Amino acid sequence: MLNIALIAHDRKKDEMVNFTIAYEHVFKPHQLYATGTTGTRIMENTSLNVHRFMSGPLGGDQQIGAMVAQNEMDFIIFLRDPLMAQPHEPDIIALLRLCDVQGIPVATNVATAELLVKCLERGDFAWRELVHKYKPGLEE
Ligand SMILES: O=C(CO)COP(=O)(O)O
Repeated sequence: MLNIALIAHDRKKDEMVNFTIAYEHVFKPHQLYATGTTGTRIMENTSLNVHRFMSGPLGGDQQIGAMVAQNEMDFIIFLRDPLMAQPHEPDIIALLRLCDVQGIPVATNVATAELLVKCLERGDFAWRELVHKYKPGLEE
């Protein structure tokens, strides 16, 4: 079981919902996390159980970032809106930066998301189970 975060900006939420409907069977065995509104939309439209953090503008990206910082998140699908400024842009940048710090795969559009989910389905991320099992010290 992997920890997967699903995040979508408002104009990308329908795309995220359709994506999770299409790949519900792949996501089902995993522990899902989401920012508030994205999580609600997914749960309204699928049978998936999603742990919801705060809404993005209220700190949800940062809460997911905290898990990334501790190497607890295995991958992220973050459907960003490239055509609209977000009030919490610094939080978004911070989350993406932490993914690069830890080397966590993060898909920011649905085409890449699809590739990641195919990898998930194929078991390519199974090694992450070992990261959870033998979590090394987090110091530097
Ligand atoms: O703003 C977001 C991510 O930056 C998403 O937040 P919501 O899922 O609460 O809309």
